[in-house]
Amino acid sequence: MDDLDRFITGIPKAELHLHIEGSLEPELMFELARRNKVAIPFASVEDVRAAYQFSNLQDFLDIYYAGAQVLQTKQDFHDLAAAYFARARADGVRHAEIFFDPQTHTDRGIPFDVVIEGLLSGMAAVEGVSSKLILSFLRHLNEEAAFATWRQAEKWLDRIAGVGLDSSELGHPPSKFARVFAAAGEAGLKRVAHAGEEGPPAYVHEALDILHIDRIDHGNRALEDPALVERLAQSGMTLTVCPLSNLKLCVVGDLADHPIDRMLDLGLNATVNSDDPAYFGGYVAENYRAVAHARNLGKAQIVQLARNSFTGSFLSEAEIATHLATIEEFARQN
Ligand SMILES: Nc1ncnc2[nH]cnc12
Ligand SMILES: [Zn+2]
Repeated sequence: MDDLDRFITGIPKAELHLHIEGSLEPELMFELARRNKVAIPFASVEDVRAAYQFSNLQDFLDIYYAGAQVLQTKQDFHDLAAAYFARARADGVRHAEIFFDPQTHTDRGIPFDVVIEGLLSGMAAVEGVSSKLILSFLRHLNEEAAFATWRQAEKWLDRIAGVGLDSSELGHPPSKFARVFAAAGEAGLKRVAHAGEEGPPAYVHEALDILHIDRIDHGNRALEDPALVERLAQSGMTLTVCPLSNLKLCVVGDLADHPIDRMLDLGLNATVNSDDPAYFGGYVAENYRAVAHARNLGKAQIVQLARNSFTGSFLSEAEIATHLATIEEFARQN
């Protein structure tokens, strides 16, 4: 590890864009398949990894939803979350706001309560990393299905920080979910949405104007619209950018062309995150490292990205100030 790599791993950081189902490593997938007697279409862990070649978001989603089938019991969700938090802690993550996709599980008969109870217990099992949960609606399903999920979530709202919107973006604009996002806003939850990953800048406008989001997930294609960039910069909107995901899903052709430093130069509150690390080849520190090497980032930019990860979080002002102070101290000593 060179000096910058050590700096990247050590700097205190938050992860704001992580699908817990996307942290299911092939080894755990096999263990759960065996434990639950679920058939999976792979002969070995190597076979699974070899299948992770995607040419777009849908390619990936098909395999991601198939992998999630092995998750059945509260213990499975506990193990999944505990494994992620242990791995994140080793990457210098001090706080993580993680997505879960309840519909991926309830649609195959796993009760909502089993999912959330298992995740909450796994999140609590690892010391040294605080966490929040974001319930993400699947946008390829309809509004009625999102409302059914919302009703199942209502008794858990004190344990859910926000709602999100993920899955197949093209053809499923944010406006499709205006009413369920309004209900979440009325209940006092934060709102985030994947927008501008594959979808056009118009979807980012809709997420802002119709869903009233507090944070934007990805947002890459906002760069095509200078007025939108200006608006995002002026309003201090945080973008949860995922470099290795962007590479694996062909949002960028090469990491050397990744726009992370352009985003910072444009005054955007960009952050670096792992999205679905088991599928895209790296946890959060690897995302920082890969894009830092590809774009020649220096320590000042790494510090800026780490600061943005806390200022863009849903922690309190006091908690954010404490984390920023630890970053300053780390930067002074390193
Ligand atoms: N990168 C991504 N975009 C949309 N939906 C997702 N679900 C898991 N990862 C996703
Ligand atoms: Zn995502």
